[in-house]
Amino acid sequence: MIKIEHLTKKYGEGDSCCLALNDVSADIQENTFTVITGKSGSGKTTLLNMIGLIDKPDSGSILVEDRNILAYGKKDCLRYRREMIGMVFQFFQLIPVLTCRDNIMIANECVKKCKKDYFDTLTEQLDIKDLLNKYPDQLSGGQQQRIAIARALINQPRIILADEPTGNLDSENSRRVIDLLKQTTNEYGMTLLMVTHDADIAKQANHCIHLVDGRIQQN
Ligand SMILES: Nc1ncnc2c1ncn2[C@@H]1O[C@H](COP(=O)(O)OP(=O)(O)OP(=O)(O)O)[C@@H](O)[C@H]1O
Repeated sequence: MIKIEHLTKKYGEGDSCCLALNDVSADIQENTFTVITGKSGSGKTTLLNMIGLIDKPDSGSILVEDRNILAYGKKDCLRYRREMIGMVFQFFQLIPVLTCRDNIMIANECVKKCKKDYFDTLTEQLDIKDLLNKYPDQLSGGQQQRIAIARALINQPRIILADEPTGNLDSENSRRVIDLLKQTTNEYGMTLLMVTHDADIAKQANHCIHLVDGRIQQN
């Protein structure tokens, strides 16, 4: 589903030059759970951001369903981000002045694909029905992350990119968030790609991409 070939990304020039990704190639199958692991600074977020078209590599290619996403113009790029990708972040990134319902539905504004049944089922599965009229600052971290997961899943994207989604949660909430991410993405046939430092989470994945100084370390 996602084929990454010889991806290289350099930040800065001269003495301050940093090779964040160095000839990274990987194949990620549809409807699987893959973790990206590695020490701080090894290139995990950079790789995730390339797949989300948040940043572009210097060389290499990324094929998603056989299409070279790096060749997309502005319009295709926007459509890809809106319809193919859902993102979950460590610090939730909810909009403080919107209710939780609006935080979820704003992601659906341009797509308008969400049916009421799906919204009801998803909010039930994530156990957030009673939180929808509240504002993010009225919720715990675990509750905010469950709202953020609903926002990521609302357009039924094919790929969920999660960057340390439990990095700001206690162990009980971490377990719950991971269980829900695995369960919902599996049920809806989505491909889950997650950056994590947590070895227990990494063990639950189908595949692991382990980065050392921007290179994949083969097991
Ligand atoms: N926008 C940027 N400008 C300059 N250097 C950057 C930029 N983004 C990342 N880097 C550098 O690229 C390398 C990889 O960064 P990246 O954030 O991908 O690592 P990471 O494995 O996700 O780290 P962490 O676990 O700490 O989040 C680091 O050395 C970082 O300093």
